[in-house]
Amino acid sequence: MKNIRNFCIIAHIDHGKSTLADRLLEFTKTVQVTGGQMLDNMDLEKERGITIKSHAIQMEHEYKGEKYVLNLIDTPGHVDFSYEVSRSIAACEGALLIVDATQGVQAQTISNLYMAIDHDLEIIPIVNKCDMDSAMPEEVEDEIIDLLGCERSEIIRASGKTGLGVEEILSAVIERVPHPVGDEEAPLQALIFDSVYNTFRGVIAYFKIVNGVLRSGDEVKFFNTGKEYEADEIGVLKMDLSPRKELRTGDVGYIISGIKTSKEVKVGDTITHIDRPCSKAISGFEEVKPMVFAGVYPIDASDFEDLRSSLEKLQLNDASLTFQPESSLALGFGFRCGFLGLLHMEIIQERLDREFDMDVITTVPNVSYRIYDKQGGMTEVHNPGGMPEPTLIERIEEPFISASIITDTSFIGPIMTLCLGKRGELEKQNYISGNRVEIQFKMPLGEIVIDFYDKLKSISKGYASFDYHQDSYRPSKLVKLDILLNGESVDALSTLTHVDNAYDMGRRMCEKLKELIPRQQFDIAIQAAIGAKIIARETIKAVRKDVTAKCYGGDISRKRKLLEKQKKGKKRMKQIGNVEVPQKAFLAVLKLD
Ligand SMILES: Nc1nc2c(ncn2[C@@H]2O[C@H](COP(=O)(O)OP(=O)(O)OP(=O)(O)O)[C@@H](O)[C@H]2O)c(=O)[nH]1
Repeated sequence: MKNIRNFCIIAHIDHGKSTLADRLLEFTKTVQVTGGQMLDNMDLEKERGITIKSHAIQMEHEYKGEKYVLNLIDTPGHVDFSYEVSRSIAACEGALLIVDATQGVQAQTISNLYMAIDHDLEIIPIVNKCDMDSAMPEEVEDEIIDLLGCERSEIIRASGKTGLGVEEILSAVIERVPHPVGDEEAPLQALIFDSVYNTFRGVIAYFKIVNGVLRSGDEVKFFNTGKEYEADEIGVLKMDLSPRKELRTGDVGYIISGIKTSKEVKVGDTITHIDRPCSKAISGFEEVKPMVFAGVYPIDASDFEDLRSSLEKLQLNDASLTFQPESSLALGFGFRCGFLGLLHMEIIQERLDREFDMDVITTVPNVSYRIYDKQGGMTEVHNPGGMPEPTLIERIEEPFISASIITDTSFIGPIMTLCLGKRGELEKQNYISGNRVEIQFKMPLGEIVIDFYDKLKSISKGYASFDYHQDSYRPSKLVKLDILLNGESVDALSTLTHVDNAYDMGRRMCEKLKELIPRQQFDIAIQAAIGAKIIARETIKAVRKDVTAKCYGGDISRKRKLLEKQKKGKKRMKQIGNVEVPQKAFLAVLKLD
């Protein structure tokens, strides 16, 4: 135990966590240098440059004549995965806090830091990307000193690009991070901080042993799920899985025990022995619940079963995805999927497209609403279309978040306007340094899932970082806004909105849909309604569109090609009554100016 160090890296997105982690792995010869990044292995992760799934890796390092085992536990960098971050942090005794020398402290730097401080982790502050011309290490150090109350000498200047500071970081991990403590004689308690799905081996759960000893072949129980398994294989995580006979208190490792789906393994659960169980689970276990919902519909109705099996496959390795069949008058049969957040939703959409080649239409995302009826009963509704009659509703509650935005003082005005327009309530403002400020708001999550990030980015010219966590459910005056095309209500276009915004939103939805729905051979009336009351209207005038008009005369093959092309273009269209509606119209509400 004395020579083990368990640590993680916390950083705001793009501050260089993966790059610096690679340098550590290279320096300790855990991997051979190849130039690329090693920790992110899904294609998608590489493209996005975001570590989606946390991983762990063991390095060996000799320091002052002694050998040490350094377990680096990688944490996902996005708010959607903050529960996973919290469990990874709980498995560590120390954290490298990386701050980009060109950008300074950002929203996630702070939120992750607070999590690490809550778990009593030793923090090693690092100013990264010091090689860049625009680096301002002094200023960023000042910010870190203000934030942590540390000495300037404790901050390490580094560069994942040139390798500056890498050796110093490894020494600091050994010198400053305490070794794990625990009781080897006590009943086994191992904290599951992550799991991955492997097609051949089933689910591989990653854990840290808090107390006791685990041997290969032991009969084990997962405390919170109550499921029992045999530890078929245990081991440590090098670049590959490296089997061991025994793992002891303080060790970080993996277990393979014939588990077939990710749903069975809950991050935050405790592994213990069946014959000598621990008396209680490691604290902090939570079931992650989806926060954001959207309908996912096959464009071609006959793909419904394929879509189901694709979602089932995705769920094998992503237990946080949920889905339930639903039907829409407009879109036919599909699924209401639940996601941890917006990024998670995008990832699933992309994976459906790339890995399963599914052509789908997704509806506008929404949150889950709690509907209290007049008898005092409560139902959670995940789809505005599924809302009961207004007369049956006593009140509606919606989830609120605590949001933190860090920005340059010059953007405070527009950001305040944006947040207040999204029904935000200002909580407080903290100055981080001379011209940078953290603004905290309470806001309805339902307003964030609709175009908030994009707006924040554009008004701050990219110089605002945003982070949030769930706060509470609160009563809100929400109404269902329906959209009618030629008199037919299109359920997939219904949204829930605050009563004060409903008229404005109805008007803007009609205007936007007028832009997005192509002109057809007859007039199309677009109306917005609350209940039976029409509150806005636009008309798309008829046009007679003849794509072949451009082909003068005889060239038949050219003509055929054009018609083929037009047919393909239609694929992303849905026929609603007699109106053809393109996919982007279903997301119109996200694009309102
Ligand atoms: N010049 C310079 N660029 C760097 C350095 N470290 C990282 N980068 C670049 O910064 C970008 C982000 O680096 P990553 O290592 O992917 O950042 P990350 O923090 O892991 O990103 P997320 O996983 O998205 O949170 C990449 O384009 C890197 O090439 C550095 O020390 N110097």
